Amino acid sequence: MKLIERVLIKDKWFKLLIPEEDLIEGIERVAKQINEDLKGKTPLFIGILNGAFMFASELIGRFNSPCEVTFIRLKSYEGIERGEKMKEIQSLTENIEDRHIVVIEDTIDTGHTINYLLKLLRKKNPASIKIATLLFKPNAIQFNINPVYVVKEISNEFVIGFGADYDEQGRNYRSIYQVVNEK
Ligand SMILES: O=P(O)(O)OC[C@H]1O[C@H](OP(=O)(O)OP(=O)(O)O)[C@H](O)[C@@H]1O
Ligand code: HPA
Repeated sequence: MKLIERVLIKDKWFKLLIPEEDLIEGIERVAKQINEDLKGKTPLFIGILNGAFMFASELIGRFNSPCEVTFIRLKSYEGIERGEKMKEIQSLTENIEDRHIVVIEDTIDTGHTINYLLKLLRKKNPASIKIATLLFKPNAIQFNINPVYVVKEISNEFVIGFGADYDEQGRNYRSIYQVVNEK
């Protein structure tokens, strides 16, 4: 199938950065690690909506033992800018005490979202928390947080695709596209 090379979302062009094939290869690698690490532990996967919906589906669908799945919905970005306030649009209702948790993110950028969730989860005494992210921007993160399961590290450019959006659009593309900064 021919790859889409460029995408126009509202006022911005985005160019192909990571083709779907490379993402799937990375997801298979991470899924293998998670299968080895969490076999027999009945983990609870917690996807962070909206961005993580596609990665969560691809990753959890490759887990080969019993597990549970839930979602929390957090939002702080408007367009390409992070707002000061974290909005918890949909909260967790599960009791996570003594559970093995895998948090699923589409992108760890400044780390504010994952930091907010980690603080919330730690108060509830889980047995363990591991982080799986499709994309990780190591030069943008502002917290001492190390995701153990990373599909791809990228530079600080704003991206869309595979769940990640610009102003709510672009989540549907199965490859990752980076913004083209045109003067
Ligand atoms: O590391 P950070 O700087 O916090 O950025 C990462 C977060 O930003 C995006 O969510 P957003 O707030 O845009 O909500 P969305 O998932 O609904 O797109 C993305 O899905 C991550 O959850
Ligand atoms: O690069 C990004 N793309 C989409 N959403 C985001 N939220 C933080 N960084 C990003």
